[in-house]
Amino acid sequence: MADKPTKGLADVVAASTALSDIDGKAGRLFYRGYDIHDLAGRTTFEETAHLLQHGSLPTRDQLAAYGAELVRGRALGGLVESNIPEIAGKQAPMEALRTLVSLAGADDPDKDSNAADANLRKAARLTAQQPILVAHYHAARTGGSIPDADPELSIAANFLLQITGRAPSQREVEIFDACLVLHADHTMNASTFAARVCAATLSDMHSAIVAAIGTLKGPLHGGANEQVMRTLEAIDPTGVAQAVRDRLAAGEKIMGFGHRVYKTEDPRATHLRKMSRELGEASGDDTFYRMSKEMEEVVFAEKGLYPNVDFYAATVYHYLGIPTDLFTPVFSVSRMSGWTAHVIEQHADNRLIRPDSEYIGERDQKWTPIDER
Ligand SMILES: CC(=O)SCCNC(=O)CCNC(=O)[C@H](O)C(C)(C)COP(=O)(O)OP(=O)(O)OC[C@H]1O[C@@H](n2cnc3c(N)ncnc32)[C@H](O)[C@@H]1OP(=O)(O)O
Ligand SMILES: O=C([O-])CC(=O)C(=O)O
Repeated sequence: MADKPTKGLADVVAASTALSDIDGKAGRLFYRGYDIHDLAGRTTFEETAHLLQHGSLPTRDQLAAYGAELVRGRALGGLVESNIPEIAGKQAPMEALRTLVSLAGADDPDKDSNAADANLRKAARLTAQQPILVAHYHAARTGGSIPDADPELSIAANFLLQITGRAPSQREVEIFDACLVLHADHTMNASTFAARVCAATLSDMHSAIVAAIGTLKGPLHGGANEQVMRTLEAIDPTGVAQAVRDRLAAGEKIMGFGHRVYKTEDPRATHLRKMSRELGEASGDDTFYRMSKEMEEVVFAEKGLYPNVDFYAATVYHYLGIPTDLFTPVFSVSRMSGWTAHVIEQHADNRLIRPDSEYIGERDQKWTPIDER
C-alpha cells in the first residue's frame, strides 16, 4: 500500500539539479551558485542563458559565439511561418505558442536526436525563436508588419522593438533585459517539472517544452502576471483596499501573491517593484504602481502574504508597452533558457519519473453486462 500523498507534492524533492537553488526562508535565489541580486542588471539575458545551458558565465569569445548561434537560430522554419496567420486568428497567445513550438520541432534539423550536442543546439534555437514567435504572432493577429530582428540587438531590445514598433530607450532595454534574467529559472516549479517528466521518458526537447508552455499558461503559475494587470484595471484606484478586502472575503485569491517556496519576499519582486516605480514615474502616470503598492500593503495586513515574481512584473511590462495578453508569453521567452537547460540536465542523467499514487476509489466491484447496468 502506498504512503499518504503530500498534496501538491509540497516539499517533495523530485530531482537533483545544478541549475538553480532557492532559500525560501531567507528569500534568496541562485543560478548555478550566483546570487540573482548579483546577476540582475549586471549580466545580460544572453549571458544568463549561456550560464544555464552551458554551465558557466561566458567569456567574451564564448558570448560572441553563442550570440551568433542565437542570431542564426532566430530563423523560423517553413512549417511555423506558413501556419502563423491561421493560428494567430484562432488561438490565444499561450495556446499559439504551444502549437508553434510543436511545429518548430518538426522543422528542427536536430529533431531526431537527444544527444548532448543536439540538445544544446536545440536549446539555443528555442531560446532564439521564442521572442520571434511572440512578435510574429502579435503582428499576424493585429494585421501589422514588424521590423526585422536586428542582428546587432539583444533579445530584449529586439523584442521591445518588434512588439511596440518603436525603438526602445537604453534604459527600457536594460530593465527588460533584467526582467528576462530574473525569470530564467526557478528550481522545480510546475512548468519545469512538467518538462522534466516529459524529457525523462526520453521524449525530445520540443515535446518537453510544449508540456512546459501548457503548464506555465495556468493562472496559478505564469498566467498570474496577466491576471494581476486585469485586476488592477478592474479596480477603482481610489478603492483599492476595499476591493482587495472584498475579494478576500469572497474567498478569492489575489493574483501575484503567495508562493509555495518563499515564506518571505520573493527576491525577484524586490527588483521588479523598483523597476515598476521607475517606469511608472517616468511615464508621468504611476497610478498602477501606486495601486500595486497599496494592494501589497493590504494583502500583507490581511493575509501575511508577499508578492511573487508575477505581481510587479505586470506593471513593468505594462509600462514598457507590452500588451497584457502577452505578459505570460514574455515569461516563456525568459523561462525557455531554464526549461531547455533542465531538459539537457535530465537527459544527461536520466531515470523515468514515475511517482506512486494512493488509491481512494471503490474496490471489489462486480462486473455486469451493459444491458443490466
Ligand atoms: C511564477 C509563479 O508561478 S509564482 C505564483 C503565481 N501564482 C499566483 O500568483 C496565484 C496566486 N497564488 C496562489 O494561488 C498560491 O499562493 C500559489 C499557487 C502560488 C501557491 O500555492 P500553495 O503553496 O498550494 O498554497 P495554497 O494555495 O494552499 O495557499 C495556502 C493558504 O494561503 C492562501 N493563499 C495563498 N495565496 C493566496 C492569494 N494569492 N490570495 C489569497 N489567499 C492566498 C490560500 O487560500 C490558503 O489559505 P487557507 O489555508 O486558509 O486555505
Ligand atoms: O517556483 C514556483 O513554484 C513558481 C515560480 O516562482 C517560478 O516558476 O518562477
